[in-house]
Amino acid sequence: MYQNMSSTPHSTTGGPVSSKFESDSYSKLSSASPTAKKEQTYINISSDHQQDSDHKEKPHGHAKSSAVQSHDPTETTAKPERDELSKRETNNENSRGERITTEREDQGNGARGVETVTENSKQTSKVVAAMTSLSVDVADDVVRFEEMAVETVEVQTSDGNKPHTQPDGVNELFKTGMSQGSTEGSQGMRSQSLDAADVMTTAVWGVTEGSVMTQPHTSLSSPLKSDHRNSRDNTTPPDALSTSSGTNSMEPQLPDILASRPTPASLLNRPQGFYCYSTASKNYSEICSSPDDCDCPKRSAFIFTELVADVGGCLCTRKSARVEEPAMVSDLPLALPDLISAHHELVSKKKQKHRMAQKTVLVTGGAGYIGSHVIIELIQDGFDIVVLDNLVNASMESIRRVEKIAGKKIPTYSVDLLDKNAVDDVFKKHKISSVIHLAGLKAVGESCELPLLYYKTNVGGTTNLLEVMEANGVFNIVFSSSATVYGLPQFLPLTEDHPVGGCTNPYGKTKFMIEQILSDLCTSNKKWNVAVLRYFNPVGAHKSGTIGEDPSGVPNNLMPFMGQVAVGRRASLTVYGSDYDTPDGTGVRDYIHVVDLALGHVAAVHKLNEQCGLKVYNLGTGQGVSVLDMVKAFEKASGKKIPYELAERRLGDIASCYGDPSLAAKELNWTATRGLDEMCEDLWRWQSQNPQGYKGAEGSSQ
Ligand SMILES: O=c1ccn([C@@H]2O[C@H](COP(=O)(O)OP(=O)(O)O[C@H]3O[C@H](CO)[C@@H](O)[C@H](O)[C@H]3O)[C@@H](O)[C@H]2O)c(=O)[nH]1
Repeated sequence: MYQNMSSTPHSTTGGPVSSKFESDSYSKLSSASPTAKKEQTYINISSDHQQDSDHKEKPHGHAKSSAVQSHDPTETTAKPERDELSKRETNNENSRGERITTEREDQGNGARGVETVTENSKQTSKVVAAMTSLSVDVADDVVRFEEMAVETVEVQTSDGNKPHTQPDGVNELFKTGMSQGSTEGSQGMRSQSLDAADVMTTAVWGVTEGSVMTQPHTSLSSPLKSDHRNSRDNTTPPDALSTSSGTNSMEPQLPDILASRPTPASLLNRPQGFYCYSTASKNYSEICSSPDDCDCPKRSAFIFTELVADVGGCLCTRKSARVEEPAMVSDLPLALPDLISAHHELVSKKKQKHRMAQKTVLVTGGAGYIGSHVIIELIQDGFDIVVLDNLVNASMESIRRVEKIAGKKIPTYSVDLLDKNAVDDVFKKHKISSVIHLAGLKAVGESCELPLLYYKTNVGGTTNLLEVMEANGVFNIVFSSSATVYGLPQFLPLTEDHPVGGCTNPYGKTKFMIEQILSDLCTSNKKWNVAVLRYFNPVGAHKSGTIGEDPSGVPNNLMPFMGQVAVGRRASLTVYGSDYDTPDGTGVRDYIHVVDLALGHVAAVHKLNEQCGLKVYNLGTGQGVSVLDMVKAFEKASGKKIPYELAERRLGDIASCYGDPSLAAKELNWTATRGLDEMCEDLWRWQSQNPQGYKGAEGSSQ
């Protein structure tokens, strides 16, 4: 998981959901009588945008129901009355870019009816579903769909432009969903969402025969919301479900809801949980509501649920262009177990395919300091990794240790980016979805002495990589840039829109040039998604103390140098400059824990998958810290005295450099959380356990 993963769910209309259940709505819901004015929400889901023209013809309104929270920024106006129906609609797109039109229908006579929405398209079919009401309560880190009742009622297809009713026996699909309580859980659920309608759904409550149920404006909240997280183990007495005693009288109870539909009474004697009703078996089966990692037998039923959710009601998409495999909709209704087994393999295959397609990240420079930490976090987030590294400034030992931490083998290729064919071979061997490009030379002083080497290696290597990516249809890249592109700060903290390019050394210029190349690439071809990450000063090491920074030769940077002083490899630290315009006269920088930095890469990869185009983010803490502050913090963490001498300023150094990381916080949901003490403690663990870096390790390639 990366930091601060948002648990914000999405509504059926694709917009953000309201975070508080409105008490007004609640009382309206609970007081709804069978003859009260009822409201339904119709959702049309199409698989392409061809229906745009159809939708445009319809008037869009601005009235919003208090009971139905559409969560759509587009409010609605009343549509002209048609009989006693008043219809309103909203337009939106779900996460797949599918057009969703939501229509609400007030039925003054209280009668239920399913209206066939007559709009149609030539190529696609639609699932027309009726939704009674949806409300979401985000409290105590629990996200709940208080009610999401979807009745799938009608299918329209393109063949002959005739609306088709769905197969007999499946006139109703009644779903209710809740997302798991924890942030992590909700993310898990989101990946199993009702993505046709962009809603998290964890349960199918019933697939029943006969007439469409008449239960708008009621909530399933009471029996379900008490503790969804423990639902599988929950042995709440049946009476908690079957009576309203002891619960908020404002809240409609499950029995009230079920009483109005052909629901087996047996459900009322079951523990809290999620159940799916099969018309064939005439029974409810409990289904697993856990996210991906669950292996329980009920899990397969859960997969069935996902499948239903996945296609917005596959049960009614027999003729849909979106259904590729006819097996998905064969001969319904089936007994639930049959349905499960029929779909199980298909779903697994689809998932596997999806994983393969989305989840393999190539990390160039993966054996280096930052790369090794990035790989661990990517693996922990579920990605598969391929490493490409020329091992000039890195060690295979770091990969071996990463494999140990991650508990899996990492395909690693000792390949130079200047060897284009070899790079291409790697792309041919693996189905790469995204690239994190960290490889390059990075010594400022060396770059002044050997500028051509830097331009060839960094710029030439990158253009090779980009060409190979393009040739292999890979258009997602995270690029490791640097705050050095800002040059001399014109203001602090540095924001991403600070002028760039005033670099004083070839190393910095290569970073700037590559940013320009990537920007031009995004302009030339919209398929490219690029996240440029401008690092501030990465320090620290992995908690295990087994991987960390291991510079070759004399360290250029402050913290590895200090680490080597602490273990006795160097006599004392030279502090470059004590007359800067800073609180203590020494240089001020924005030090960021390398694990936080690594997590920023994970967040960036996720961003690419949103088809983000070109994005640029500062990765820092936003805090300026002086050299002497760092000395003190490291002495505290290591318990070692760090002898130092004050010296002249280092050529090319600036007084202060720290960034504003708020854009990454906002758009990536990423924030650095590890403080100075942790940076120093982790660095010390690594340095003290590995005084000679990887070189001291048995079996090291160095
Ligand atoms: O032995 C040393 C090394 C450094 N410093 C001082 O420590 C601070 C940090 O220096 P250093 O760790 O070398 O980092 P930076 O010079 O800030 O450069 C880093 O941060 C830049 C982005 O801001 C990147 O572009 C560079 O690649 C990266 O090395 C500066 O004030 C230095 O003058 C010392 O006093 N003694």
